[in-house]
Amino acid sequence: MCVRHTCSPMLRAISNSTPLCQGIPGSVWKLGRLNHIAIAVPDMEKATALYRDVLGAQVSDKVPLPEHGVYTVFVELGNTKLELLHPLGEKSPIAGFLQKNKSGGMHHICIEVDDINAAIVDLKARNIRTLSAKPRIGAHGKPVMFLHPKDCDGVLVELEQA
Ligand SMILES: C[C@@H](C(=O)O)C(=O)SCCNC(=O)CCNC(=O)[C@H](O)C(C)(C)COP(=O)(O)OP(=O)(O)OC[C@H]1O[C@@H](n2cnc3c(N)ncnc32)[C@H](O)[C@@H]1OP(=O)(O)O
Ligand SMILES: [Co+2]
Repeated sequence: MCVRHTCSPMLRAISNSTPLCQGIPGSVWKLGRLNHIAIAVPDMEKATALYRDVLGAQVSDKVPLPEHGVYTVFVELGNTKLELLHPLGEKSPIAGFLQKNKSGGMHHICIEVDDINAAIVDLKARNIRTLSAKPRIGAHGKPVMFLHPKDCDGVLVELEQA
């Protein structure tokens, strides 16, 4: 929820019916819901068993995404999802992260946007680095774009077309 919506009871009431952020004045795109939080894991079977068998969550099958260099398992949480990630192939973008974080760790957050192409143009103009030349099709069959963690307070941010 947009922070500005919580500053008065009236705005809070509006935000209950309008969950999307209002956006930046004059800007043509808006930030939406948290789609997922991704966790890089060294052992996918063990991590899946933790969420399914120990914590009782509903989990998806393991899906290989060779174009992203990862295997994914999605954990349903009701209000959002966890995306468990394990490297696939020699050039996986999460290999370096797992080398530094041997037990695994939080890898990225994914926030929906209502117009990913407009968001990219705007963010590039604000010197926020994007990590591919153009959006790629992500785990949900929709265009996604990653923003450099050094330009986002140390957090790797994935934007997904809503
Ligand atoms: C399927 C799709 C979906 O959900 O739809 C997905 O999620 S695919 C999910 C997997 N795909 C991606 O992550 C694609 C975007 N990611 C990338 O392009 C890469 O992973 C980078 C973010 C550029 C990092 O690459 P790499 O680890 O090779 O670079 P590096 O070791 O030189 O890292 C550069 C600096 O960024 C930091 N760094 C690296 N990964 C980070 C992360 N996940 N969160 C926060 N900081 C991170 C490093 O510690 C280092 O900081 P210091 O210099 O201070 O030590
Ligand atoms: Co993701």
